[in-house]
Amino acid sequence: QIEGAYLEDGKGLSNWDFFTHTNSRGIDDGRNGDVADDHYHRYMEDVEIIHSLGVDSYRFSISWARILPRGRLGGVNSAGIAFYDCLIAALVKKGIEPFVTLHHFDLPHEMETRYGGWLGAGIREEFDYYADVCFKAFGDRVKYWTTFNEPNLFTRLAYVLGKYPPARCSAPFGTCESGNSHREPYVAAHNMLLSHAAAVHNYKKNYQATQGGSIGIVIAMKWYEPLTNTTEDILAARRALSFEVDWFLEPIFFGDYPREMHKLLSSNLPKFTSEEKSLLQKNKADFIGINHYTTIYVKDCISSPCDLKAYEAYEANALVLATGERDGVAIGRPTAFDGYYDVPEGMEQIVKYVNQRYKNTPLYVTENGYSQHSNDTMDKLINDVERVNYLHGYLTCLSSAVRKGANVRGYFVWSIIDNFEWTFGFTVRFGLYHVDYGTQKRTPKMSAKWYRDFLMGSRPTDQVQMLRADS
Ligand SMILES: O=C(/C=C/c1ccc(O)cc1)O[C@@H]1O[C@H](CO)[C@@H](O)[C@H](O)[C@H]1O
Repeated sequence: QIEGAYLEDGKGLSNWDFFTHTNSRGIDDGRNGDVADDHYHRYMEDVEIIHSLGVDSYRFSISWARILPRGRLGGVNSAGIAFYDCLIAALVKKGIEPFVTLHHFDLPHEMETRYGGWLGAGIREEFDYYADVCFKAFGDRVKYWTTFNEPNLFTRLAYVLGKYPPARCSAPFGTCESGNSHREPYVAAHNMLLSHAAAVHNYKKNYQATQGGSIGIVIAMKWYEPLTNTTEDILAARRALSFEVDWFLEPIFFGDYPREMHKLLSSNLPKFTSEEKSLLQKNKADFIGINHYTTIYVKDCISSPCDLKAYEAYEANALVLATGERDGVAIGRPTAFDGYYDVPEGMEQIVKYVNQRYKNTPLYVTENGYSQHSNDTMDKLINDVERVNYLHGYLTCLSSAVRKGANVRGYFVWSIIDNFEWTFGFTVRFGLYHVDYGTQKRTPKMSAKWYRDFLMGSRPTDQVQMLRADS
């Protein structure tokens, strides 16, 4: 999303490079990540920006294709290792803890052609190998690892809706050349879960004692409010959470998929062998990362049928329909991202849910942030009062969960600088810093200044009240 340098210094083609180059209609502005924020060449400036905010930790991902351009059989690209070595050194020198993701939606394109991507069991060994190369190369300095970013969202967009590479889906969820939206997302997820377990097992067995770090996983989590107070909708809201969150976390912590998923998906849901179940349970994640942006209403589709083509059918296999409105009134202030609203209370709810269900496992809010439309005026983009209000609200609700005992260890804003937003291309902006893609100039927005003051311990509440009064 930020690096660019897509074929430089021996990097291999990633699934996203291939997808954006062969299917630019799949990206809102037809653009790609070839250059993005040119972070590959400007990382020193970006580390300076990160440092100036006063944060003590920075979350980023490693590009698998930069480390292993063709996977395990092609060998390690030493220039790729060198890039992350330099980035990590620059962070450590400033006292900033690197918090590293191994898979953030991208993998060497060759994994798609060789194994059918995440649909083929052969990819597990590839991921295990890639993770091992990273632990070995960076583990002396990296103490926080996450295997996967949002595997739940990734598998849905790639294999239910066909919007992310390898763009597979079936009716009524979308029109793709091939795929099966009822089965493939669960096969891909199964391989991701077993890849996660293999990497965690390796880390705990061979690295944790000497390197002293921890390893976890990051899940995309909305909060779901029942549309009406009927029992059906209340159960639907729970089911939506189960299909989104517990789909990954129950296997990781308890060794199998949630009961509701077995019931509704029956033979479409793969089965773990008893060895796999025990591998999962013996290698629980050390922490859970929560990416939380929004709350939405859900309506039950078992007792009364829904038009499952509506609203992207993201939650469709759970037989629930998500909607942002009740009686024509939006659940919160809309953002530039369709279906994402400013509902700060959801932060407290989701953190409490995960904290209770996964027995006090350390939690990190690994993403939370606010999007603007790229084509707003520079003045509006820079004076991002709405983002300040959003962050203030969500942080307030997070602190409320912490005061009530939730085991939250950290928080990361999404994101430092505007960047390539996947299928939305550059049409939305999440950064605390504005990026001019013509000149690569980074300019702090009001939110960057607010966040720095907040971290430095000034009185953010008063400031926001002033901003609210102004706006
Ligand atoms: O949460 C999402 C993506 C949601 C979505 C996509 C496509 C749809 O059609 C609907 C939702 O990604 C996370 O949130 C961020 C801001 O989006 C991304 O920039 C991050 O890379 C990712 O971890």
